[in-house]
Amino acid sequence: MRTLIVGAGAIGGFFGSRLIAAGRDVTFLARENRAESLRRDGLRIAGRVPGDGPDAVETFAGIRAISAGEHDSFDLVLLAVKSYALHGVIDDIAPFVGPETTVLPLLNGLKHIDTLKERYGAESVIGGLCVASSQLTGDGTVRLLAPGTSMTYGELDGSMTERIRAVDETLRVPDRDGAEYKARLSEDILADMWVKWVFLASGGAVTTLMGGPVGRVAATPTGPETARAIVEECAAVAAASGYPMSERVVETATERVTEQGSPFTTSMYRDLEEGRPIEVESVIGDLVDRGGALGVATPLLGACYARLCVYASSLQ
Ligand SMILES: NC(=O)C1=CN([C@@H]2O[C@H](COP(=O)(O)OP(=O)(O)OC[C@H]3O[C@@H](n4cnc5c(N)ncnc54)[C@H](OP(=O)(O)O)[C@@H]3O)[C@@H](O)[C@H]2O)C=CC1
Ligand SMILES: CC(C)(CO)C(=O)C(=O)O
Repeated sequence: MRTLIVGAGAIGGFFGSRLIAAGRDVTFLARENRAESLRRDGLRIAGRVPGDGPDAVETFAGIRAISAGEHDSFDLVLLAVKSYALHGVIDDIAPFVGPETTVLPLLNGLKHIDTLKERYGAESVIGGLCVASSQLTGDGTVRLLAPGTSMTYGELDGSMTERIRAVDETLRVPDRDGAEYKARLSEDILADMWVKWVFLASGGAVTTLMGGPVGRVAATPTGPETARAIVEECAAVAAASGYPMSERVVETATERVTEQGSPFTTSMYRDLEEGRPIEVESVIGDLVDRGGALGVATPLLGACYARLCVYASSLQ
């Protein structure tokens, strides 16, 4: 299956490297500078195997990297850009999306699904999500910050089509060293994406609103109760949208955002800390909007949204 990975950053670079290691046919769509450095210096991944020293870097040479304006055909287009970059990339990928091409986005949130369906037709788009804690560093290396990576995908209507099985075969890579990402074919990917969104938005809101990793928030007198209330707001919006969270999901999310001593942060927190643009609209704003439309009160998410909008406007 010819696969185009759009965005060779923390997620595209990491999952792309695993597909290349498994011998899959992978090309990256990247902007000119990144494409050139991938072709010249290869794709570098650090920190994948727990226990390897911080300087252990795996380099993949012979990377195929193209830029917008080129022409080629692909069976699978794996989207791994930030949500705020989607509008810039959506037309760039048009030459690569034919009638038989499957588009699999790995972005956080859900807003992009409608955007992609509108542009490429509902039949081209499948659902997906990934779990990883990774970062693209200044020298172009993709660094995994914590173990435990996975990718989940499925048809939006849950059906087990021939193409989703082919996608699964491509993305299910052999685990040779016990540190490979876990691939899962979902029969209810929208529900899975909602679970991930509730989890991610809770972690994102707790850490960015209160300004520290979970453990530092949990050590304050009011941190844990605020974190619990944030999870409840996220879960209430999901439930009103037709995706009620199970007790177990709410408990797990709550434990994760109230754990004493935890270094847990999210990609949005790391972006904010380093002064980069953030996915405020797709991760927090969209939940606030949906809550507003459905009559669900989201005062803490609203406060977080305001705080993040102020940050975002300071970058302009
Ligand atoms: N990082 C993480 O730990 C996790 C991230 N996610 C989600 O995955 C998605 C991707 O995030 P992440 O990989 O972290 O983001 P990064 O910023 O690390 O990578 C995105 C890449 O997309 C590239 N890009 C942007 N615009 C274009 C364009 N027009 N053409 C080609 N390439 C482009 C950027 O290139 P350039 O360098 O040129 O700007 C960048 O290298 C997000 O929705 C995020 O929330 C999900 C789970 C964990
Ligand atoms: C869920 C989590 C925290 C790890 O995959 C994430 O998606 C992110 O940091 O963006």
